[in-house]
Amino acid sequence: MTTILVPYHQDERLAEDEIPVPADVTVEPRFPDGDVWPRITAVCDATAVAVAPVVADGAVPLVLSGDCLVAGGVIAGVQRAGLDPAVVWFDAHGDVHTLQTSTSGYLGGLALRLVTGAHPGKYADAFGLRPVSPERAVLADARDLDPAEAAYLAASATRRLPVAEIGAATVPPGPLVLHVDVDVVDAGELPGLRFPVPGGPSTDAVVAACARLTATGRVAAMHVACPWWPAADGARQAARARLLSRLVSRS
Ligand SMILES: NC(=[NH2+])NCCC[C@H](N)C(=O)O
Repeated sequence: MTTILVPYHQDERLAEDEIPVPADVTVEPRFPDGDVWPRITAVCDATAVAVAPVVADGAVPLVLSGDCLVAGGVIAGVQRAGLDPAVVWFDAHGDVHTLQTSTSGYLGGLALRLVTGAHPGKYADAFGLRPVSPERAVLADARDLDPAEAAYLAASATRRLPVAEIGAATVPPGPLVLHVDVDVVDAGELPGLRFPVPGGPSTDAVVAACARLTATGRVAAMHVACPWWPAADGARQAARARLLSRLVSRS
C-alpha cells in the first residue's frame, strides 16, 4: 500500500504532525497567487498526479488530508489511471451544498456536490475531474444535514445509508473510491473536530464498514480527510494516530 499525505486544509499547510501517519509520499502543490479556488484545485491536481501512477500499477493508494475537498483529486487520479469509480462518502455531514445554499460559506460543505458536478468551472474542470453521476455516489451516515441539503437529497439519485448497512450489495457496482471524513465517527470518541456531531457510529463500526468494502476487491483508492483542530495534548494526538492506523489497516 502507498500512503500519500496531502497536509493541507484548503490552501493552508498543516503543521508537520497534524495528520499522525507515516507517509510514503507528501504532496506539495505549487500555488498560484490570488483566489482560493485555483489554489484548492492546485491541491487536487497535485493529488491526482500522485494517485494515478499508484493505481495504474495495480496498487491501492491511501490518501490522508485535512480537507474533504481533496476527494476530487483522488477521484481524478483514479480516472487518470483509466477507471470510472463510484464514491462511498462517509461523513457526519452531507457536503452537498452549493455556493448559493451554503449558510456558513465553508467550502468543505460543498465537497460531494462539487465531485458530482456542481460549479464545474470552479472545481472539476480545473483539474480534469469527470464528475461522478449522483447515482454513483452513496452517503454513509450524514446525520447532520442542513435544510437545503435535506431538500437536495430528497430529490437526488445520491442515496444515504447508515454505516451499518454499507456493504458489497448496497454500494454501486464497479470500482470504488472510499472517502472517509473522520468526523463520521461519533464526536465523543474523537474530540477536537472542526464540525463535531454527536450520535454517530463508533470507530469500530466505521472501520468494519471500510473493511467490508475492501474485501470486495473493488476499492481503487481511499481518502481519509481529517478536518480537526491541532491536538490539544499528547493523549488526543495518540488517539488520532490510533484511529488513522486502524483506518489504514482496516482492522
Ligand atoms: N465535511 C465537513 N466537515 N463538512 C462540514 C459542513 C458543515 C455544514 N454543513 C456547512 O456546510 O457549513
